[in-house]
Amino acid sequence: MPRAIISPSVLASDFGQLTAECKRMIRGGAEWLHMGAPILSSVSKGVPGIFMDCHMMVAQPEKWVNDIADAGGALYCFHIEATSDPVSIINAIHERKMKAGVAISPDTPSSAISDEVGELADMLLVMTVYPGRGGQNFLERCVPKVSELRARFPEKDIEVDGGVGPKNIDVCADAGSNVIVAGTAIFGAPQPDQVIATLKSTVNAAQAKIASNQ
Ligand SMILES: O=C(CO)[C@@H](O)[C@H](O)COP(=O)(O)O
Repeated sequence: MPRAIISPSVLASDFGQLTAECKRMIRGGAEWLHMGAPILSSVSKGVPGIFMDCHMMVAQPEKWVNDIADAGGALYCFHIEATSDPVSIINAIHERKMKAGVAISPDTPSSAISDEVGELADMLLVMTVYPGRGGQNFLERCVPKVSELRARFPEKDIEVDGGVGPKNIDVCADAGSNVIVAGTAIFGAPQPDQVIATLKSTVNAAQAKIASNQ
């Protein structure tokens, strides 16, 4: 049964503005940090051992695999819409000893992830906002794609990303998502640790319920 993983989202442009409290939280509470490529090497020095989930919202994702691996990335997530050969990219990511994530944008059906790609990937990402910036509104219409992918890939990590927080974590968790990316909901909260704890406990409870029904 997949466990709850909370991944605070830090875009390349935002890291410098994080408060000391948020940086402490990252060092203390977060397991994964979801971020833009340019800040990877500085973060890996400042937060030793953090698992860096790199969501690559780029064209030609095959071009950046080595750069991200060299900078300390642990998971390289690319968009299925950005390539005609996802299998080769996944193989290249694995050759650099990173986990491979495959993302679908709001207008892309879950069927765009073939059985072959879904089995090869380590994580599947269902975007619940359009890629580009933090702080957008959650698109609940994307949630059924989480259920569809969870039914096809019961053991995979399935991530949601965009506008996720305590107000909508239930629908994401009940659909089967176990990796939660949250930027505004965490960094905008007076007590980020509490938000992380809420997200994690909700997902763990939902995962236990899903496992008992299998
Ligand atoms: O990749 C993206 C947006 O392009 C997301 O990671 C957002 O940055 C998440 O931020 P919130 O929507 O949780 O504020």
